[in-house]
Amino acid sequence: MHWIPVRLPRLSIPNVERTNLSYGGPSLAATLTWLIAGIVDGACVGLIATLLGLYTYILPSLHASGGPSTNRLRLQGGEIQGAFDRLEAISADRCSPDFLAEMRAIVLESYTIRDAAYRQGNVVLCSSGAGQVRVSIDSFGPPLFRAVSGAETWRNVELPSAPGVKSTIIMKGNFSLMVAPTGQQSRGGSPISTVLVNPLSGAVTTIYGPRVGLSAAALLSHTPIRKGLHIIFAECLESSFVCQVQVIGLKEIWREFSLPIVLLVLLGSAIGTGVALFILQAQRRRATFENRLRRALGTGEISLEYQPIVDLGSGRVSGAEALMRWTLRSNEKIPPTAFIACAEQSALITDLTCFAIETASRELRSLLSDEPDFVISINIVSRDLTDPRFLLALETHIVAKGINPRRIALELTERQPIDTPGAMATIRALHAKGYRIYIDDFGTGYSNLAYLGELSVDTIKVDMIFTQSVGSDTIRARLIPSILGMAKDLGISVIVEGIETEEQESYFQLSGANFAQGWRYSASVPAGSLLAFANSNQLPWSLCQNHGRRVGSLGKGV
Ligand SMILES: Nc1nc2c(ncn2[C@@H]2O[C@H](COP(=O)(O)O[C@H]3[C@@H](O)[C@H](n4cnc5c(=O)[nH]c(N)nc54)O[C@@H]3COP(=O)(O)O)[C@@H](O)[C@H]2O)c(=O)[nH]1
Repeated sequence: MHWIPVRLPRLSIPNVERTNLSYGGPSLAATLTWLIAGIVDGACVGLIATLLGLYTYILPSLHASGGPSTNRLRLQGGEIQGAFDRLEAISADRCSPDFLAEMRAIVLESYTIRDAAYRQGNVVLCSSGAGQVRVSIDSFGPPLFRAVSGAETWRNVELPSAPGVKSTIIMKGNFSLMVAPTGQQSRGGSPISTVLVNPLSGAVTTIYGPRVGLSAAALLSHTPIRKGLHIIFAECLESSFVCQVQVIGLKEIWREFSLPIVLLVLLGSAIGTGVALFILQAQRRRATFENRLRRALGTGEISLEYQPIVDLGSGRVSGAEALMRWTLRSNEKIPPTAFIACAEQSALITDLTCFAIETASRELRSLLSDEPDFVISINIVSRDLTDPRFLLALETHIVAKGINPRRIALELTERQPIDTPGAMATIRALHAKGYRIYIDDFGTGYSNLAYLGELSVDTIKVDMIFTQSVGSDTIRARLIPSILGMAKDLGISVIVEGIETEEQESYFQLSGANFAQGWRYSASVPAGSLLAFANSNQLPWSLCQNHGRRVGSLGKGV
C-alpha cells in the first residue's frame, strides 16, 4: 500500500494569557465580599494557628524549660531540701549563737524560707528569727500531711514569734522550716496555687491560691494538663509532695504573647488577602474568557474542522472527527485545549456541543446523504448528558433532519468519569437509538472492562501517547497488544489516534487495529475542503484510490 504523506498546515497557537479578551469579571460587590472574606479568614486562620501552636508546642516547652511557675517551685523545692541538708550539717552546738547565725544565713540566702527552727521532741527550742524559744509543737494541732520521708506539714500556723502571720511549717527530723505561703504571680500573671498531695489516699489539699480541681495522679504526672481552653502546669516535689500549680488561660496567653499573636494575625490577614486576590483574578480571567467565548459563538469566530478517520484495512476514509476551532478577528487562533477546558467549568460546554451538532450536521449534510456509511464523530462531555439542551439538539439537528443516528458517533473522553446513574442511563438510551458511543483518549483515564461493558461502547480511540510509544521499550508500548486484545474480545473496534509515521501505521495495521487518525493522513480541514476532497477524489480521499471505494464504514458490525 502506498500512502501519500500529507503536508500539515502550520497553526499559530497563541498564548491565551496574552490574548486581549477583556470582558466581564466579578462585580464590585463580589470583589469586596471576596476581599473581606479573605482578610477575615486569613486572620482567623492566623489566630487559630497561633493558639494551636502555643497550646501544642510553646507552652509545654516553656514548662519543660522551667516556665513561670515551675522555676519558682523548683527553686523552692531545692531550697527546702537544701535547707534541711544544710541545717543537719551544722556542726555548732544546737541553739548556740553560732548555730543560730548559721540558721539565719540559710534563711537569708533563700527566697521562700522565712524561718528555720530546731526542735527536740515536741518542743521547738530555737529559731533563726526568734532565737531561744520554747514552743510546743502540739499547739500547731495535728499535721495536715505526713510524707513517707517522715516530713510533716502544717498550714496556717501562727507562731508566737510572728503574730498575725499564717505560715506553712514543714518539719523533718529535728528541724522545721517556716515557708512563705504566698501565692506567687507568674510572669503571665495567673496565680499559682500551692497544693499538698497525699499519694497514698489520693487526697489533694489546696493550701494556697485558687482551688485546683485535679486528681493526685494528674498532678504527679509531670506533664502539662489541658482542660478546655486552659493549660495547667503542676510541679511537685516528691520529697514533700508539695505541688505548685499554675493555670494558664486565654487571658494569660494574651498578656504573655500579645505581640506574636497580633503579628501572626496580621500575617494571616495578609496571606488571606493575597489568596482572595489570586482567586478574584482567576475568576475575572475565567469570566472574561467565558464571556468572550460565549460571544464568539454568535459572531462566527467559532467553527469546526474535520479530521478524517481511515480504515486501516482498506485505506478508505470512513469518517471524520469534528474538532472545534476558535479564530479571533485578528486571525489569532485559541487552542481548543484552552477554551474547551474553560467551557467545561460551566454549562457553556453544552452550548459548544450543541453548536458542534448543529454545525456538523449542516456542513456535512451532503456527505451524510451521499455516503451511506460515513460517520461523523462529535466530542461530548459527561456534563452534556444531564443537560436537556443536548438531547434536544440531537432531536432537532439529527433525528428531525432525517439523519440516521448510526451516522453520528458521540466521543466521550475517558479523562472524565461517567459515573452518575443519570449519565450512564442517557448513554445507554442514546446507544439504543442508534448513536455510536466512542471512548476517546482511551488508556489515559477511568476506563476498565466493566465500564466499557456498562456503557455499551462501540469503539475505543487509543490515545496518541500509546501511538508515540511504538518502537520504544516502555510500559505503554507493552500495553498496546493487551488493549487491542481486550477490545477484540469485547467486540469493540479500535481507532488509533495520532498516527504520524509509517512505522506507527504498519505496527497498528499488523496488530489488528481497525481505524486510524492522525497527521500521517490529514490534519483537520474545514468542511469545504473535506467535501471538495470527497467530490474530487483528491487528498485525503486520494488515500483511498488504491482501494476503489472512496468512503468506507466505521464501527463494529457494519
Ligand atoms: N468537548 C469537545 N472537545 C473538543 C472539541 N473540539 C476539540 N476538542 C478537544 O480539544 C482537544 C484538542 O483538540 P485539537 O487541538 O483539535 O487536537 C486534535 C488534533 O488536532 C490532534 N491530532 C490529530 N492528529 C494528530 C497527530 O497525528 N499528532 C498530534 N500530535 N496531534 C494530532 O489531536 C486532537 C484530537 O484529539 P481527540 O479528540 O482525542 O481525538 C482534544 O482533546 C479534543 O478532543 C469539541 O467540539 N468538543
